[in-house]
Amino acid sequence: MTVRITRAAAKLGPAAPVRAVHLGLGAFHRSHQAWYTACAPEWGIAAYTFRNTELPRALTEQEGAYTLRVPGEVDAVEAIGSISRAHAGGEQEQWLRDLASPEVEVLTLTVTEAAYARPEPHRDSAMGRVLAGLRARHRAHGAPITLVPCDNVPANGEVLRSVIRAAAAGDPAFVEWTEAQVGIVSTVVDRITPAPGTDAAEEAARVIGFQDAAPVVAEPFTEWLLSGNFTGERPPWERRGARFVNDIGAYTDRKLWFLNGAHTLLAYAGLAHGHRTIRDAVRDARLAALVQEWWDTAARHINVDTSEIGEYRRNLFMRFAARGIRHELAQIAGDGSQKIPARLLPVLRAERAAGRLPAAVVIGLACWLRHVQTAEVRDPRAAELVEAARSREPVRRTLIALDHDLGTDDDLVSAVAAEHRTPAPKVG
Ligand SMILES: NC(=O)c1ccc[n+]([C@@H]2O[C@H](COP(=O)([O-])OP(=O)(O)OC[C@H]3O[C@@H](n4cnc5c(N)ncnc54)[C@H](O)[C@@H]3O)[C@@H](O)[C@H]2O)c1
Ligand SMILES: O=P(O)(O)OC[C@@H](O)[C@@H](O)[C@H](O)[C@H](O)CO
Repeated sequence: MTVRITRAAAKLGPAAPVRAVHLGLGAFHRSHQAWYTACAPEWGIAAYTFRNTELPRALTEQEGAYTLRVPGEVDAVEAIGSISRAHAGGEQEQWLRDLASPEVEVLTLTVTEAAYARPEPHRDSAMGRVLAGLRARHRAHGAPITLVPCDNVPANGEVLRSVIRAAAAGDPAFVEWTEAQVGIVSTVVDRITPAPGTDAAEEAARVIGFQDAAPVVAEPFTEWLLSGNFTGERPPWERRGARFVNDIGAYTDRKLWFLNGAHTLLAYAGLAHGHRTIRDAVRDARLAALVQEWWDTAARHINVDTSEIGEYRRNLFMRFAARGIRHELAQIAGDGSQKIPARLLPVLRAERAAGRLPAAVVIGLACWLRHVQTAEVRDPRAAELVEAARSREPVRRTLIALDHDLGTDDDLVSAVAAEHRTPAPKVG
């Protein structure tokens, strides 16, 4: 019988004192920020889910320990011990205590794109919790802290700063403190980490030799770029390759347009062609051609050296096709209204300004529309989108819901409508 993973069983040291807090304990935090932090045994993380109670319970039983499996010719398996405590999001008193703790100097976030909105009064939200934590810290002593958003949101630090500014307005002392003592950096984060499948624990026991109720599987590639100033100390993430850069804009476009944009296209076009995973989709020559077409289009607008982009594209294609990473298209297809604007629309706008109608985006939008019309839509704006997509003017109204100017662009509306009438995307 396999043994349940614990710190002692995995030969990890004792849990480190908590000096970092994380909100959004999911698969990506475990494969990325917690992995980077594991290089510094003196930094422990208190990690909070948003609502999930099962995962923190499992991690608590395992003393925070879990395994990261990286498939390859031979699977690499690493036991990670940087999570010192795991909590359910509902543990509000503990959350406020942790954020008010002077020992805590860093708060990382992976809360999904949709969460970066100004909190509404009396409604629980990730931003509401961040604000409550910062207020508790300000009241307690006001020691500096740095926030590190790690979601696929362009200029995520600036977005977070503007949400905090707007929510803090009306309390001048708090505003002054957040401006002076709350550092916020922007990041580009990358490591393909699918949601663990239902067989993840069984697979972990077979490959890893431990019973692990919180295993995670991720690709070998990982990247973390950070830009901005920390107001206090931080874990030495550069030991594992994190890079601190002055200008993060071009890196953001490269990641969000080339990787995430292709993911979003593959999700909707791949589902339309009957595929289930990214690997299946890119092995279909028609969809591989769609990705290349999208990358040719995006390359016209990116401020990165052409040869560097060529290499990035080649590596990306291999990452998409890698064995052992089962990234479900249905997972990526969720929250389209939050993802398409960052991943496809900047390039579409630039193409429209140049008088062109980019075929890959037209196909992507038509497939997204079909998805909204026919699938079970997981999106914070699902009700509104489904109503528009099933109306008498589905293309125009759904595009208007996405972006008013695009929905009033008659040539674009006609092109998406023509594509939408075809039974499956005309690619390849
Ligand atoms: N998985 C990846 O490959 C990957 C790579 C780069 C960046 N990211 C970023 O990390 C985020 C999380 O990815 P994941 O794979 O860990 O997903 P996940 O589903 O495993 O975890 C998501 C976490 O966010 C919380 N959450 C969900 N909706 C929320 C909301 N509205 N408000 C606050 N919290 C919410 C969940 O409870 C959970 O703790 C993504 O949305 C993305 O922005 C993921
Ligand atoms: O995690 P999401 O839902 O924002 O997007 C789905 C994927 O495109 C994304 O997780 C990528 O795999 C990731 O961004 C790779 O670093």
